Amino acid sequence: MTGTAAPRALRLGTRASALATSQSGWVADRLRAAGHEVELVHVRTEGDVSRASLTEIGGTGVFASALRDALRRNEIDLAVHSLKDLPTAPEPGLVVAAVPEREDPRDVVVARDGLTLADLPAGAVVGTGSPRRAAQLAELRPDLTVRDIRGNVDTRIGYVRAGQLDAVVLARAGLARLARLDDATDVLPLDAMLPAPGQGALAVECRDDDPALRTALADALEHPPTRAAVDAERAVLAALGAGCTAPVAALAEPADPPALSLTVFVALGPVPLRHVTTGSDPVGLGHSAAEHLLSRLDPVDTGSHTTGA
Ligand SMILES: NCc1[nH]cc(CCC(=O)O)c1CC(=O)O
Repeated sequence: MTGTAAPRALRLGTRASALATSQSGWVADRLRAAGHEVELVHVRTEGDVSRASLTEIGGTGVFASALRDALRRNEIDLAVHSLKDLPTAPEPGLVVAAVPEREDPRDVVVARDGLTLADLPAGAVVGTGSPRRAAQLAELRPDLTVRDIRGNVDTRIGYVRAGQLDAVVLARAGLARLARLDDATDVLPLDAMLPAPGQGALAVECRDDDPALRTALADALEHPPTRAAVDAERAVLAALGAGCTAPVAALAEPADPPALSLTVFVALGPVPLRHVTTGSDPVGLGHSAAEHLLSRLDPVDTGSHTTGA
């Protein structure tokens, strides 16, 4: 048993939803291709069990917490999260060992009769549980009615198929992972519908006291440009003190290397705000964008932001 490590199957904890299974299966395949043995372990989370609205359950972390508990209890070795559902606060004892290459981060519309967003008639009812999507829809099409909905991708598309809603807005990445891109009737451009911080990206988490596994996961899965982008986007959320259910959108894209261009949308005050900045330190970029927006949001609290333009 000395020299080469005995083959040990990595226990990959996953929620049972179709999206989670697909994401976990993709990561498992990548790890197997890199020579690892992987076993999928199903874990139930409150986010899957409850039908209450995300805002009611408390939002942040409902999908992640059961997987994190299983990691800490050493029932699993790694977990795959949708990065946009992962709270920004560091989790003691755990580490995001790898951020794989992100999918197309845009949102799509799934509408009846193949309609685009622009083609929906005035008064059409569009379902989304996301305050971020609702705020941007209100800007794009103030004549539409937005209805708060919950449920997995299948459930939400089902409301359209059943005629209960005219359309729903979903992440393109989710449809791609479910091989259901054909259901999208419109892909929303980034300047119309900015995605959630981390949208389209995954986080592969493990215990921080397992250096061999951390290295193995990074070697097989890490995509540094995606890590830099999501670090910047999540730094915005963290600095705003906001979570995954906040009306905050952020997307970092490559600019002149090694710089990133960070676009942020916030609907936290009476008027939605947008801000674009460029820089090469991802976290610093996110923090400065958040500071700038906070100074515009709360002109009374001028403490350290008196020069905001
Ligand atoms: N909030 C639910 C959620 N979390 C992750 C995805 C899939 C897309 C992604 O990973 O960003 C979705 C579905 C959606 O927003 O349509």
